[in-house]
Order: sequence, then structure tokens, then C-alpha cells
Amino acid sequence: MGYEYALVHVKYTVPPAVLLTLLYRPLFTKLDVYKVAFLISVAVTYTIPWDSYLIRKGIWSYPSHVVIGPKLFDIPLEEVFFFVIQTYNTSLLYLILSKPTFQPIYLRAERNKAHARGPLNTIWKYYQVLGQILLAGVMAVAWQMFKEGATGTYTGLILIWAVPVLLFLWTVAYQLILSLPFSNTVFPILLPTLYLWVVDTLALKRGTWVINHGTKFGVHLWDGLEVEEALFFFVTNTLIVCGQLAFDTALSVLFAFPHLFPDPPTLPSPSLLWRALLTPAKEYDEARILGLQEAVGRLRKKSRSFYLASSTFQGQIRTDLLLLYSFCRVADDLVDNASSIAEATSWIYKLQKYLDLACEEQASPTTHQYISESFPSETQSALLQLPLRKLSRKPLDDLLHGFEMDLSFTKGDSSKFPPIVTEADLDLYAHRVAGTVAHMCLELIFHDYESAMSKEDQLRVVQAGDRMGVALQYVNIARDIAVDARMGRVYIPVDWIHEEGLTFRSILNSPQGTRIERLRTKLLSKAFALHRGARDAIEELPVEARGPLRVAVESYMEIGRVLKQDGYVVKAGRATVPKLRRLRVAWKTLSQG
Ligand SMILES: CC(C)=CCC/C(C)=C/CC/C(C)=C/CC/C(C)=C/[C@@H]1[C@@H](COP(=O)(O)OP(=O)(O)O)[C@]1(C)CC/C=C(\C)CC/C=C(\C)CCC=C(C)C
Repeated sequence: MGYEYALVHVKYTVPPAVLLTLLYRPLFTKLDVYKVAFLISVAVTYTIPWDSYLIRKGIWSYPSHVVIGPKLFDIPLEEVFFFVIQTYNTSLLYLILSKPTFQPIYLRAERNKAHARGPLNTIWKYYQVLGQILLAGVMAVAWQMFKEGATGTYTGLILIWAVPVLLFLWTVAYQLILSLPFSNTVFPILLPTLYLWVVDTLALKRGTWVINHGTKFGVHLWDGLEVEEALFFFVTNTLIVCGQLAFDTALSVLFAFPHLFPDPPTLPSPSLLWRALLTPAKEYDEARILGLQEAVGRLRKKSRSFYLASSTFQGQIRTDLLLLYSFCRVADDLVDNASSIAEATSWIYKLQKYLDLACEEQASPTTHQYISESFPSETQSALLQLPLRKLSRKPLDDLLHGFEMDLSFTKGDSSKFPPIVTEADLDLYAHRVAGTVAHMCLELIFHDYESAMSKEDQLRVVQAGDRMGVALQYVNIARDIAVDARMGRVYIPVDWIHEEGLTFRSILNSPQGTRIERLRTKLLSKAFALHRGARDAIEELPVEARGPLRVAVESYMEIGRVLKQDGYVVKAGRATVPKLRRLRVAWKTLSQG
């Protein structure tokens, strides 16, 4: 009996597990636990018979003075623990590195060109087959090595064990394997592989485990690292990462394609995951993928705060919030960027008509036709994919009324008839353009997560959300005083302006100076008061939504905190929160739960 093998864990595998857990802890969701636990169970169950066979055949062995003693099918418990901890560590690294990625946009519908409407990729089908042939070839060679029973035996056994699973994972997850950035695929394979190569070198040199002669090539990748060991760790990490990718393929299909899976549960059963995984790529919805790609592009380009927050949401709600953002952004931009008041008014009218049609029947040909005839092509997916069946009509109508209020700045002489005179006018405006957005975010959350909250409690939380939206809009106005002035808009109530001895026109002409700073401070004080009064309601929401929603709110409020400091950094006329500071805020707010 000895503790050598156990010490390998204490020194080399447990510390990274602790570190990765601490790093990922604020983001660790039930779905992640499910994924990791599922993969660990599969890894352990699949590896035990193989490892037990290798030990019994004497391919490798553990001197009795290095292991504590207890065994499972001849495998020392330290070794069984190795399967668990390696799968855990590599999975966690994968989860961390893939957090910013929204996987569904990397899927492709594979259809004949004649039937294609959106992004499709026919070439991938050939890659899939090519990969399958290659892996089948490796399998044949491995079988030969094993049958010969000579120096290639161990390599043959590793490959015979791993390649069938790899073949399956490749067959079901080739789209993500091929298209995701290397940070999500290659890095989480190579980093732990390199690390384990070093650990293995140390362990083999100390004789913690021993590979017997005669069944190995006797070739070293570097001094102390047998090629078979190097191959083993590379292959096992590849299996773990591909397992995660297969899981994510299933989740992407489940949460991105409502025509296939209308209302999937937040924790899908293995049989549902299986069905999603085996859905042929020709059944994927190309228009949906395009809508999601454009939504992600829009969010990345237009809002750093919500982009960061979006990556902390998971599953169905992440998809739905992205699509809601896309719609709000497109609608706001259509009105804001119109070249004349008539054009802006016509966009509002068209958006209203789109809502009338779509609320009657979202995916009807009439709605499709109206969208394609009335809106620019780059905006159409945002309208087509809005998850309207999960939203009520009132906040959408109110949002459009909010845009109408924006237009009154350009109608006639706004310095004579400014649209926002009193604080109540500002509150109404902020409720319309931002309170409504909060309302819709919460409607999506209540739809996508099961919640035991009564209707009255939901209403109370929605009202708090509305106030939080107003708070964010106050920050937005405080940030954009100069930008808005350039567009002929002043959202600060005229009553406040007069109290400072200024006029609507003077702000348009010169939106800076100490008095402007005082008005900015007043806006921010009101924003933070509203924020303080509403933030506790977040803690009443389903647990999975709390942390991410805190990130969304706090990373936007951070703009307000930056504005309160002297000498903030201004980019394109707007105060910005430096990236590291944003990450720190996200980390802190997630950890609060
Ligand atoms: C994580 C994620 C993807 C969230 C999406 C949130 C979402 C749907 C945002 C839509 C934003 C948008 C384009 C709305 C159009 C009207 C508008 C311009 C509103 C202003 C936001 C955008 O600011 P930005 O700086 O990008 O805009 P401009 O460049 O100035 O045009 C607003 C400031 C409003 C944003 C309000 C919210 C997102 C609501 C936040 C509150 C909650 C989510 C509820 C919190 C819940 C409780 C219980 C307190």
C-alpha cells in the first residue's frame, strides 16, 4: 500500500479542478451540472471495462506500493477517480472557453440549393463523410495492430476503444466541430492534453504507473513520455470536448428551432436530447439561423453591455432575448435613421401593421409577404423571428408610442413645443422605450422558466422591472446629452433646464458646461434611486435568470457610475466602460447569488 498515485491527484489534478470551479462557479448552472455529470457517467461507465481488460492483460500495471488498495474490477480507485477528474477538468475548461459563444448560429441547414432560403452549407456533408471514412480507416488499422499482438497492441487498444465513440460524436456534432472557433474546440483539447503529458511524464518517471514492454512501441515524444500515453491523453480530451460539443449540438437544436421543439424544458431529458441530436440537418430552419446570426451580429456591434450579459444567459432564454434585442434595435434604428419625419412616421406605421398581422398569425404567408415588401432586407429577419407568441401586445405598442415621442422633436419647432417638459413626461417616455423592454424581457423569462410565482407577484416584479428600465433610460439620457443635442433632441425636462437658467435651445447649441453636468448628475441620482428601489425584485425571479439579469442591469448602470467620475473616457461622443471593468462588474454581480 502507498499514496503515490493519490498524491498525483492531490498535486496535479485536484488543484486545477478547484481553480476551474472557483473561476466558473458564478456561471455554473443546473444545465452545466447536468452536462458535466452526464459526461462523467458516460466516461466512467465506458472506460471501466476497457481499463479493467488492459490491467488484467498486463498492458499496464500499478505497483502495489503506489496505490492505497481498494479496486473496482481490478482498477485502483485512484485510476477511477482519474476518469472523473479528467472529464471534469476538461469539461470545465470547455465551458469557460465557450461561454461567449452562441452555438446555434454555427449550425447550417443542409438542403439542395434549389430549396435553400438562407445560410446553407452543402460542402459540410462531404466533410462529414470524409471524416467518417478516415475514422473507419483508423479503426481498421487499430484492429490490425491489436490482432498482431506486438508492439502496436497498446496503441491498437486505445484506438479500438476511442474511435467508435469519436465516429459517433463526429457524425452527430461535425457541424459545431468544423465551424466553432478554435477557442471552443482546439484549445480545450490541447491545453489539458499538454498539462497531462507533463503530469504523465512525472508519474511514469516515478513509476506510479508502468507500461509493460512488448505491447508498446518504445518511442518517446520527449524524455519520459511514451507515444502511447501522449496519444491516450490526446484522444481522451478529444472525446470529452466532442462529447460536450454533441451535447451543445442537441441543446442548440432544441432551443433554436421552435418548429421542431416548440417549448423544450430547461433541463431536457436524455431522450429529448437524443431526438434533437439525431435531427437531420436538412430539417434545421435556415431562416431562423439567419435571424439568430444577424441578432448576434447586431448585439455585438451595438451594445457591449447587453452582449456581455447575453453570454451569461443560457438555453431558450438566451435565444429569445437575442431575438427581442434584434427587433428593438431594428425598430429603433429604422425610426432614428430615417431621413425625414415622413419616412420615420411611415416606419412606425409599418411596424404597427406588421404587429397587427403577426399577432393574428405569426408565421402566416401574409406576414412574410408584408415584411418582405415593406422592410429593407437586412431588417427582415429581426421581424420574422421575434418570439411574439411569448409576448403581450401592450409593451410592443407602447414601445412604438415611445418612438413616436422621439419624432415630436423633429416635428415643427421643438424649441417652442418641446415634447418633454415635466419630469412626468420624461418618466412616460422612459417607460415607453425602456420600461416596456424590461416588461418584455420578464415576459420571456416567465415563459421560458417554470416559476411558482402567482400572477400578482409576477405583476409586481414586472412593475419593478419597468422602473428598472426607466432607470437604465435615465442613464442612457445622461450619457447621450451631447449626442442627442446633435440630433436636435433634449430629453432633460424643460422644467429642470429652466431651474438651471438654461433653455432648450441653449442646450442644443452648447450641450456642455457645469450646469449641464449638474443636470447630468440629477438624471443619474434619479436613475440610481430607481435602481435601488427595483433591484431586489430580481431575486424573486427563477434562479437561473437572476445572475444574468443582474449582469444586464449592472453593466448598463456601470455607465452611470463611470459618468459620475471625473475624466471618464469618451468614444464616439459617449462615455464607455473599459472592458476589464465591465468584466469585473459581471463577475461581481454573478457572484452575489
Ligand atoms: C441580455 C440581453 C440580450 C438583453 C436584451 C435586452 C434588450 C431586449 C434590449 C433592447 C434594447 C433596445 C435597442 C431598445 C430600443 C429602445 C432603446 C434605445 C432603449 C434603451 C436601451 C438601449 O441602450 P443603447 O445604449 O444600446 O441604445 P442607444 O444606442 O442609445 O440607441 C435602453 C437604455 C433600454 C434598455 C432597457 C432594458 C434592457 C431593460 C432592463 C431591465 C430589465 C431586464 C428588468 C430587470 C428586472 C427587474 C425585476 C428589476
